[in-house]
Amino acid sequence: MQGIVIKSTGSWYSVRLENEKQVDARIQGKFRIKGIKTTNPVAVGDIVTLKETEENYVITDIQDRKNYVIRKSVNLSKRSHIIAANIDQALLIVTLSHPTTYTGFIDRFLITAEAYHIPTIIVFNKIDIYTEAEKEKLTKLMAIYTKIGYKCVAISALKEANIEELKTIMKDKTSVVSGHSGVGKSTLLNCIEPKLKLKTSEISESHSQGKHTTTFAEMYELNFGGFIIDTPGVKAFGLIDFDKNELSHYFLEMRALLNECHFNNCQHINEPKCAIKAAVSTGEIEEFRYNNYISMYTDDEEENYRDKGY
Ligand SMILES: Nc1nc2c(ncn2[C@@H]2O[C@H](COP(=O)(O)OP(=O)(O)OP(=O)(O)O)[C@@H](O)[C@H]2O)c(=O)[nH]1
Ligand SMILES: [Zn+2]
Repeated sequence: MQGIVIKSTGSWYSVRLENEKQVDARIQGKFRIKGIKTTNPVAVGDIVTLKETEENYVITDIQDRKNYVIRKSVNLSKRSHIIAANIDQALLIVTLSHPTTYTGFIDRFLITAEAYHIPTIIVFNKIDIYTEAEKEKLTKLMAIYTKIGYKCVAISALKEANIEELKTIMKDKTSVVSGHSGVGKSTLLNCIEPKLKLKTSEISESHSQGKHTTTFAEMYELNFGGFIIDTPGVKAFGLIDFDKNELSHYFLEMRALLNECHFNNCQHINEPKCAIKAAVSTGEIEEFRYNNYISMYTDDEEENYRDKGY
């Protein structure tokens, strides 16, 4: 029989069977993924084969993953933790106030998701409290990211504004929800699926670093179809085998121009006849996107992408 892993505690897994029944299972044998050392062989979102034994259910096989996101362990073991697998899309929740999400963070997230082949939808939350200036900024940012190719939605989770639009995007898909602490992820998920009753917290409450490190992702079924994966404490994904020279491929508006650079290994920094720099000077590519590119290019410590708190 087959099922989908909706929760893992490390030794036990909750699996939703095809008949929608939920069972606890353990694993038998060893599962390895080529190329990476992981601390967890089975992750939320994995499609698994199970067999029923006298006492319990046992996972005997894992289907090849369509994609997965990892978090690199900070200790010396260099092992990675698979946060979730088989994701259709990421919802990046951002706010232009209380707290401010900077484009440095947004772009790092988008580039990471591109590298994992996960489409991202940018969800601007808390529009109910934006000032006129912030509303202008919202319009500008939405236009820029839409032009690049990202779907953008402006909502208020608290006032339940534009939630239907978001539900349409989420319907029948498996979405992973990410964003800074305090942007309203729990509020949004509760508003979309009230039976979840996730704990929300005042943004003034400080979140000590490492507090969430042992929290595992969890998958919830949506009443209107689809799943969401909540990743408590994970602000962004870690990257594996990230080749700096390929960074500009993940900036979608740069990717389109790469063939026009004079040197085919152009890094778009100080090479002559660079199509990217030319596009920045004409305004075709936004300067802040280019600056974020340079900042990611020069910042080769992967940990910095993740925990700097952009
Ligand atoms: N004004 C306004 N406040 C909101 C909105 N959405 C969430 N909030 C508030 O923002 C604060 C943080 O919300 P949470 O839902 O706990 O944020 P979170 O992203 O889950 O935070 P972590 O659990 O720390 O990752 C709470 O006080 C919410 O009431 C919104 O649309 N408008
Ligand atoms: Zn170039």
